[in-house]
Amino acid sequence: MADQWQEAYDFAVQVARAAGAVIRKAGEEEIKVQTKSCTVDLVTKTDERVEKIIIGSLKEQFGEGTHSFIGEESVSKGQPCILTDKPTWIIDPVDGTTNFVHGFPFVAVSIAFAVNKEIEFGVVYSCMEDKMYKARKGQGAFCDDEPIQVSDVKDIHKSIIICEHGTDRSPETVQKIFSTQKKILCIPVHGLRGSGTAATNMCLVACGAVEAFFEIGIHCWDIAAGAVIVREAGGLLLDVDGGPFDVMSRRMVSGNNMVIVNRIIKEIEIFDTVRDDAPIVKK
Ligand SMILES: O=P(O)(O)O[C@H]1[C@H](O)[C@@H](O)[C@@H](O)[C@@H](O)[C@@H]1O
Ligand SMILES: [Mg+2]
Repeated sequence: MADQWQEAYDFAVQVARAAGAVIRKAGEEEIKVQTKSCTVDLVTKTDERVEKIIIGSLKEQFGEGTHSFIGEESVSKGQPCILTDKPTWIIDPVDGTTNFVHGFPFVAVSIAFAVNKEIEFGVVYSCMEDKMYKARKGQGAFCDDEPIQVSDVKDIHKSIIICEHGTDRSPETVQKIFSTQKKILCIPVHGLRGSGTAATNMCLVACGAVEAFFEIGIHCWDIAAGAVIVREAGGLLLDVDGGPFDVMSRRMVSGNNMVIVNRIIKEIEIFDTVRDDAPIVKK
């Protein structure tokens, strides 16, 4: 049977690369910053513009109405965030918006494609580094067309772990984040890191640069593409409580093997988040 998603996969790579060029150019000009859920949850005209370019290109290529779209900036403007069985694009136009605003050189375009709620392929273009990560279910993971695979480290004492601080600055949440980080650091591990973009963090797991990345508070658009890239690179994903990974749950652990992932899960202090697909409560 003809491979029906290969064309979409190849096109997604082209769209991500073009979107990355727009981001790089915009980064050379003055950036007007706005905020969303709180004062440290930043958004710029570039986030909105790039999402429009990506979705517009996909609709032009595949027709209006045939596919669904979940985009970070569309959702923040009230579009639904429900993953159905329909072919669905899950898009983060600028992952690492805070980095983009500050000129911190880790900014990624993240495009995932799901069918029947299964992520078929993912593309993460780290546009300041000009690195194209991609993976298709069952066909391996690549960085700039070179195969990548997770680290073979099994000893937690010889690992680097990525964790992010997210945008929730409530004292009780920050306390849980820091307490978790302190417990992991004092295992001890070789180091803690964070690029500021979940999509890039997952690609760092996939290419073996670090052993694991976990976060509570991310969104489906931050991690959907990275999830298939990690899996196809030989890694795995779980919920932070050890249960099955759920792309809409706003929490996950991604890692190179079960030994490392389970060791990290033991230290995570879980705090509540609202699922991406939770019913919107009218204010
Ligand atoms: O740049 P975003 O799309 O907002 O996502 C970032 C988030 O802002 C940051 O706080 C961390 O949670 C990162 O892991 C996200 O990718
Ligand atoms: Mg984002």
